Amino acid sequence: MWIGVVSLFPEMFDALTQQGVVGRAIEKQRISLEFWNPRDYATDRHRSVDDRPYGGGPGMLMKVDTLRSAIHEARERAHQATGLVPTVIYLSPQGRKLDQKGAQALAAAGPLVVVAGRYEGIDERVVESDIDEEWSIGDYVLSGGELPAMVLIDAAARLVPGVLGHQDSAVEDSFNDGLLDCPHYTRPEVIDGKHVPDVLLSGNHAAIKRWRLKQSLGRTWQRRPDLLEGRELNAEQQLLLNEFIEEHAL
Ligand SMILES: CN(C)c1ccccc1CNc1ccc(C(N)=O)cn1
Repeated sequence: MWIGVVSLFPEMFDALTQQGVVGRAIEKQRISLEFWNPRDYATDRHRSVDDRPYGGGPGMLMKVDTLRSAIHEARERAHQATGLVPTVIYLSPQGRKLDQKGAQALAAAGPLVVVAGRYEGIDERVVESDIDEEWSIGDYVLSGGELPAMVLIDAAARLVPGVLGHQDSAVEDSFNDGLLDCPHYTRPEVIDGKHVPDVLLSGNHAAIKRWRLKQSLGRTWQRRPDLLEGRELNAEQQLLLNEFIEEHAL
């Protein structure tokens, strides 16, 4: 997967590239991440990258010419590197809310150019002319688009085949097929008098699989009933959920 990043603070992305799943995927060349900094296109003495908003008001916007140059170069390189036209994404509170389905769509969308805004954002005409999709990681305001960009890149990169060690762990991931994750346990067998559920020590893999699905269904019902609204449960899932509800009826 090819990802270009347009950001004034490319060094922030070390958090993504220097370690962990995405870092290893870059090493293994499953993912390639390249950066363009609008400041490199500044021509004035002060190398300015921000500009004043028409209509006045507090704060600045990203300077149009340096930003557009960076986006165009990244777009160009994406096409050169992959032969495909990239999807240019902008992170902002006004964007489509990112969820696992969205991450799956992005992982399958071919090359991406991710634009991280700073200051109070970017000129609307640049959004209209240079941005294909606006995305938001949630309903809150951050001081820049870099952290949201890293969240989006990580969520999508994990889903690229071969990025995770054992591929099935991405499949088993919580929010997989729209359910919350089941509880997990590791050594020691007893913590503060609390034991690991017997089924997990039984070696009965069918029972373990069933228990985990039941727990996912039950926890989803308890914590995020909205996630169950939009989906049909098959007979087995409905049975497991009913069992869970009976066991947890107060
Ligand atoms: C400075 N701000 C508010 C701003 C304004 C417009 C665009 C980008 C930014 C950068 N900040 C962001 C970016 C994304 C998200 C999100 N929810 O995905 C939250 N904050």
